[in-house]
Parts: sequence; C-alpha cells; structure tokens
Amino acid sequence: MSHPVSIPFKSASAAGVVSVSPTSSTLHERMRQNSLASPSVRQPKALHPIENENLRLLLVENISQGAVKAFQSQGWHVDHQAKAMSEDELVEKIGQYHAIGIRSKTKITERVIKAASKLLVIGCFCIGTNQVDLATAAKAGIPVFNSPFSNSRSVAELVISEIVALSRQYFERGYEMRQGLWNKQSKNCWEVRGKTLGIVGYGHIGSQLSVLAEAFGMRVLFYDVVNLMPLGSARQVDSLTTLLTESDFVTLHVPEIPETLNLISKTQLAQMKDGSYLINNARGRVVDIPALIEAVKSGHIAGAALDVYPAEPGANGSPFNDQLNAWSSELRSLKNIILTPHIGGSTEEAQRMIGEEVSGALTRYLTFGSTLSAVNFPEVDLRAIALEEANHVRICYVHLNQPGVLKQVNEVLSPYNVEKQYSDSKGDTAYLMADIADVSLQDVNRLRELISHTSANILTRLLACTDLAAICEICQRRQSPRTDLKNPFGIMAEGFSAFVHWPTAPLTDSLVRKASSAIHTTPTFLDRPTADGKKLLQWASYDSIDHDLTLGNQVDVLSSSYIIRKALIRKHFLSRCIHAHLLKHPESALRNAVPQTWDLDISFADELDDMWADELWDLGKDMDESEAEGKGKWWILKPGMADRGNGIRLFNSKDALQKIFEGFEEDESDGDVGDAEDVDAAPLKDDTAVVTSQLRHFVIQVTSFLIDCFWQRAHSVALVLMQDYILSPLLLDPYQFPVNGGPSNKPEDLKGYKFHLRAYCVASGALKLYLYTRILGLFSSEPFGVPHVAPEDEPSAISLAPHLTNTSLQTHRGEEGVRLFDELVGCHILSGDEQERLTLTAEHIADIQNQMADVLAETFRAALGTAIHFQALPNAFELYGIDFLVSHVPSAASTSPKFQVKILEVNAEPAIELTGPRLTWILEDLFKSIGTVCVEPFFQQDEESASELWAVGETRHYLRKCLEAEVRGAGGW
Ligand SMILES: O=C(O)C(=O)COP(=O)(O)O
Repeated sequence: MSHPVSIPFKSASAAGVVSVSPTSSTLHERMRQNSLASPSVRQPKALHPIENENLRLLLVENISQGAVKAFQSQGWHVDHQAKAMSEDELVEKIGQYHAIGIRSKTKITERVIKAASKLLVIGCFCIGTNQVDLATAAKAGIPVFNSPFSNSRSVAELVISEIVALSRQYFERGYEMRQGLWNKQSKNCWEVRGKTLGIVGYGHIGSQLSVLAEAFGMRVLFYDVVNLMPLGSARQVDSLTTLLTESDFVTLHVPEIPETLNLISKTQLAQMKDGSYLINNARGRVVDIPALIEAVKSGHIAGAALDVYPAEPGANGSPFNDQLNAWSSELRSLKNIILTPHIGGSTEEAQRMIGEEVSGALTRYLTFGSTLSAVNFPEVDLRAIALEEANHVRICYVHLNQPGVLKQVNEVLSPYNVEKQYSDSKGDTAYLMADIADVSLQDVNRLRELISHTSANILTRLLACTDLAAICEICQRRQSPRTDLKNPFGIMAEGFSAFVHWPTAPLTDSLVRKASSAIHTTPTFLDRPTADGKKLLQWASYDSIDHDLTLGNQVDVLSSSYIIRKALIRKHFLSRCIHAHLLKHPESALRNAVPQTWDLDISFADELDDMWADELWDLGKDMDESEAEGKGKWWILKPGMADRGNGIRLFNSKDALQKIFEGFEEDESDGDVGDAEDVDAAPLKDDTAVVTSQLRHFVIQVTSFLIDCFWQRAHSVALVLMQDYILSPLLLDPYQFPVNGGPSNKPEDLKGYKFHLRAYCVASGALKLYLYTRILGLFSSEPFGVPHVAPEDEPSAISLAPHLTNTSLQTHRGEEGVRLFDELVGCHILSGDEQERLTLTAEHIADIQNQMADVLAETFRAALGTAIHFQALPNAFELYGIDFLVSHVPSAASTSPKFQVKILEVNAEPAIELTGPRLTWILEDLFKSIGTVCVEPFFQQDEESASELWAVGETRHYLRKCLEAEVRGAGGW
C-alpha cells in the first residue's frame, strides 16, 4: 500500500531548505556521492552522539539482515527477532532501547511510548505508519521514519497477478486440481485487455500499477483527494462513486487513517458494477469485510483478493481463524476469493531496499540529527560539518512549539560561534539544529545543561565530531594519566565468578545480572557463593551473602554489602551517631540538615508520664509552649526501624501522643500498612504478608519492631523516634507537567504537593562515597496542608496522605508521583511567599544537590565515627536509598528562595521497584555505573591503572564523588 500523495506531510514546509522529493538524497549523501566523483570536494565529518554512545536497537518482525548489519557496523547493539511484539512485551522491554524498527504488525501505542524512556527514534520498515501513535511520538520528541516507496513495485506486481487470477478464476481451478478434480471452463473467465481498472489512491503504488495495467491493455481510472498528473493515458475521476460505477476491477492503495476506515462498505459495494472485482492490499480496516462477504455471496461481486485484515497474526504458523476475526471461516469458504497473508511487500528486493532506506534514515537521525523524510516531525537538516572544521558540536533541540523559545536558545548560544542553525515546526513540536564551532568540553557541558533546561525542552541531544571526542580524551587524560582510554578498565583478571541472588527483588536481580555481564570480562555465575580459586563477586542481598567469605578473603572476594552498618540504616542509631558527631563538630553541614530528634524506649503508654519529667522534658516544654501560644507545631512519630512505616503518626500535644500510644496498646493486631517516608521493603501483597514477615523479624530483633502490630503481644521495648515535623517543605505541583500526556494544570489551578527526594548513593571500599546524580522526587498523593484536627479527634483520624511521600502504597496513581528531579525545572514554587512566585531552576537543583552531597559525606563521617555500628571494609560496596526533604525558607532579603536539605533516613537494599517502568532506565544506568566504578577496578590485574585521580565533587558515570576517607583497621585489616 502507499499513502495517496495527498497526505500532507511532505509539504512545502521544508521547501527552500532542501528538496523533499522522495528521490532526493540528504546533504550527507550528496556530499559523499560528489566526493566520489571529485576527490577535491569537501568531505563531511563523522559525528557521534555524546551521551548515548552505547546505542541499543530493537528490531522486530524479520527486518532485513542488511539493516541489522548496517546498525552493527556503527558499533551499536542490535537485538532482533522474527516475530511481532505485543503491547505488554514492548512496555516491558522498550525502556532499554534507543531505537526500534518494526513492520506493519507491531503497534507502538501511547502506553509503549510512555514506557520508552530512552527511545530516540522509530523506524517503520514498511510504508504504512498507522501502527504507530504518531502524534504521541512527536510530543515525546521521537521522529518516525518509514519507507515511502521501496516496496511499491512489489505490491503493484502482486495486484497485476491478482487481476489476472480473479478474471480467470485460476485460484479456483488450481485448488480443484489439487483436490484431484478436472474442471475446464471458460464461462465468466475474461481477458483483462480492454477492461477498466479503478485505482483508489494514486501514490507510489497506485501510479506504478497504472503503468503496468496500461501495458496489459487496460483502461485506467483513478481517484485521489488531490489533483495529480496522470501517467500514460490514465484518467483522474472526481469522485469515488464515479470510479466504482465505471470500473471492472477496483483496487485500494490508501493508508489507514480515520477517513479511510470502511471506505468500501455496503453502499460502495452496491455502487460497483455487477460482476466486478475488489482488491485490497492496503489495510484491513479500509474494507467492511462482512459487507463484502454478503456482496460476494449475492454474486454482485464476482471475486476479491485480500492481502490485509483488521486483525493479523504476529508470527508465522499462527492460525487465521474466527478467534482472530469473527468472519474468517465464512470468508475462507467463499468461491473466487484470493486470501494471502499480507505479502504485498514481501519480496527479497523490497525488503533489501526498505532495509537500506530505513536504516539509512535512522542512522542519519541518530548520528547527524537529520529528520528529512520523517512522517510526524518537522523536517530539518544542516549542511554537513566539513572534515577540516575542528571542534564543532551539533545541537539537536526538540522543543514545544511556543513563543519565546528561540529567544532563550539564542541567548544561550550568543557567546558562541554559531556556524549554522535551522529550525522548523509541525503542530506542537518544533526542532532546531545548530552547529557551534570552536567549543571546548566545558562549553559542551554548559550548552547541554542550559539548553536542556529551557522550559520548552522536549529532548536535547548533542552530537560531537571526533576531534571533540579527542578533547574529551585529553581532559580525561589530564586527570588520569594512566588511564588507557581504549581499555579504560585495564586488563581484567583471568575470569571471575559471580554470585547474584535477590530472592525478593526481581528487578534488582535482573539489573545486577546485566551490570555484572557488562563488566569487561563477563563472570561465570554461581548458584551459591564459593571460593573456587577464582576471584569472587557476591552481588546479592544481605541475607544471601556469605559474610565469612567477605571477611576471610579481602583480596579475592568483593561483596555488595558491608557487614556492620546499623549506624546508618536504623533510624535511632543514625540519630544518635549524628548527635554524637555534632557534639564534636558543631559546624558540620548536618547541623541544619537533621530534624531535631528524640529517641525513646517505651513499652507502655503510661511510661510517658515519667518521661515528660526526664528525657522528654524539653520536648514536653516545647509542646506546651506551642499549644499555649498557638504556634501550631507538629511532630512525627516513627518506629525505630524501617518496616513499611507502620506506626507513623502525627501529633501536636502531649495528650495526642499519649492517645497514640494507648491506641497502639488497644489495637494489637491491626496490621495497618501505613505509608511512610522511611520504608524500603519491596511492595507486599497484602496485610497478612506484612504481619508474617514482621513477626519473623520481631523474633530475631526484639528491640526493633512495629509498635502498632505487636505492642501488647510483645510486652517488650519499642524504640521510637520523634522528630520535629518539618512544616515548611518546598512545594511543587507535579501535574504542572504531567507525564501521561494529559492536560497540564493551569497556573491558577496549581496546588502545592510535598515530596521527598530519593537519592541513590553507593559506598565503596574503605571508603569512597558517590551520589547518583539522577535523583527522584516522590510526591504525596494529596496537596499539602498543615494537619488539621479538632480537639475531640483521635490522633489516628489525621489523614497522612498529604504528608507522606513514599509511593509504595500509592499504586493507583501510576507513575504520576515519581519524577526525575531535573524534570521539575520550570515548576512554580508553591511554598513560601505568594507575592514572589518563582520557578524552580537548574541552579536551585544544583544548590540542592550540592547540599545533599555535603550532608551525605557528613553522615558517613558520623557513621564512621561510631566504629562499633559501622565498619568499612576494603572489599565491600553498598547501595543505599537516601531520603531527603527540602525545606523552603523564603528569604525576605533577596528574591532567591533559600532551600535547606534535611536527611530523613538511609535505607539498605532500596526498593527500586517504586521507581516505575517510565524511569527504569535510570536504574539500569545506576547499576551499570556501580559495575564500572565499584566492581570493575577490584577485578583488574593491573593495580596501577585502578588508581584514578577522581576528585571529590567531580562526577563520572553519573556518580558524584562526595567523600574519600582512609579508614584502616576497623574491620581487622
Ligand atoms: O509496507 C507496508 O505498509 C505493508 O503493508 C507491508 O507490511 P510488512 O512489512 O509486510 O509488514
């Protein structure tokens, strides 16, 4: 099938830039061709994407090997398979790919695009693009390319064969012979010479067919929605009805768009000549098949050839039955109907040409940024950068088509030498390309940072020339003179073994396996940890690791967890070690970064009475004052250990606290799975599961359990923590920029939501500490408000929803509540003074990230200070999920808001599942970075090359080094 040429996307919009004729080649190709003819012509320079160097492509539906090889020859990773993929499969897999190639069966729906967090481009290795949600793809900054004509000839030839076959009924005769029946006839069999062929849609296929049919002596009519130059003696008719009433054969060559659904239905079939034939090689839904069945049964239509169907199987060998399309068996039983399995474009020639054409378009987009011939995108290309032009970077900026964007971009570009620049728009999406000369690596980073943070940004990609890569190389060399860039990890040890085991965390398991396999020498995976003579990596959950092996083989065994790290991961230990640290280092960054905290051991509510006079004296005083002076201060009560947050309560008076504890005593088995800021267990299926696991937990750790489930049953000591509730959190509205493509909230409708920042950080050896720079914002489900409670209310009546920001129990919200912190640039700041409404900027985020890095470093220093509760080991590394809250202190003196980061807690084995599929890619990169930074150097033979100069504050592999401490001896080494 083809588009009728009326489809407007090859419009004149790009005219004047370059030719958009389907036969035109791109500037890159033309330069290449010219240079073959004349070696003196300037040569184009090869570019490469700066960030996605390890591009991954997914090709489905048996795309030609030529295309596979073309991509592989670029050094890209290609996964390919013969079958189509279902929507569910795609949603699961697409997140890891930068490009996808499909044919007509694989549907790229809005849901798939939402899950495609890394996807840069879609290639339809066919003509039709109805299987792709083109508008959503454009909004997501993803151009779609197809092959507008490479299979036209194959389809046209198939139609010619079908015209003759229908006219001579030879499918029927051939079938009878196969059944052993001789049935020689001439009745109702005709020559095609002199008959009229009506072509609906005079695009690439229709027009080819016109020429072939005339060579057979047929009279050709065509109908198209635009006026076109007829080829040969063909004649354009002014209506579909005229075409239908005059033609002996009607053949369809239109795309599937809303206007063409059931284009041929009962009325149109009735308008066709008695004894005429219908041929459809376009799209199944263009013909109303039950109506066709009726028309054939009545004898009005003498026969039909169908190659396409509303529902088609995704793989060869699949049945074509009534489950697929309710009328299949009835259709199959009709005489003189030719049914073929969508083979119109299935010839060696067509597939080879399509493979070349679409892989070429995808490669040009990925490496040069050119969108020429994209079907859903503004078509933009730039003259190639010539070989002798040094240190250029190409900016490819997909953005919202809205006023003022170019001003912003040009402000960013103004200090630079902009060699050339071009932009165009199509609907809501606009695309700008610019080549900037004489840039350094710092310039590149600055440009990327500033442009990608403009408010209209959809996607910013930077493509660099190889000489700029050389600059990067020099910079890297300057810092790490011994790093061999071709093999930056040095020589790996002769193979090593890996034990990976995450029984309750399947996502972690798969990411760890991937990250271990991506290490320079792929390890041999073991079922249990054993020292088998080779070096061993134990990258497993705390309970699965053989800690004796870690302690006993500090040269050969590397493990993914420190053994003793209570000081960090138990809230009451953390609070105590921070307190101790602050006594010694009163100027520490932690001074303002921890909420004031009291921890208490309590078994019965009435013990509180004594405590008010003793350890809780100043808290009690504070509360009385707050109540008396109407200060409206609130506190939060949390159980001492992170266990899905049971027992989290808000209170604002001594009485309320007393009631809370009495409530716990009464309610010994309520199994409340309250949401919390401090919980990192994997999501559990139901309340019973929680109770069972906690009961087990309780038996092992008597002093750290859930107060509300086991309060009375345990009659034991509960460790409880109380914090000054931070009442001035930074508030933003995530719905200002919804992630589901829905309408965004208007400025006047924005509501402030509380969120906490989930940062991943990894400690390595003894001890380097890194903060992963892709930080998540986890929003509460309801807008924030100061807790409101009437005096007679039970404390448990206070709704926690506006305050609690962990997403584990907000499953109904999908991924709306989970954002990359960087995505929030441009959001209005809804806390603080209404008069000075500001928006969150990249600089604010950088400030907050700096504070987080300092606070983290200090927290680990504090933990290292309590040697019995945290012991660093040279052969361990560990990933932590750290929760921060940003409080917003509006400053009267200046227009810039002041943010204060507060650390809430540190979790081991963080529940990364909560990130959700949209952002799973950040986790893939995280684990890959851990592999590169913490694991790989341990298994290097060349000790020398392991010692890199990586300064504190510097970011590599998205990991920012926050601390480098020399810890010796604590672990007995
Ligand atoms: O080119 C088209 O749109 C076709 O219908 C051919 O589809 P296919 O590549 O065979 O799935």
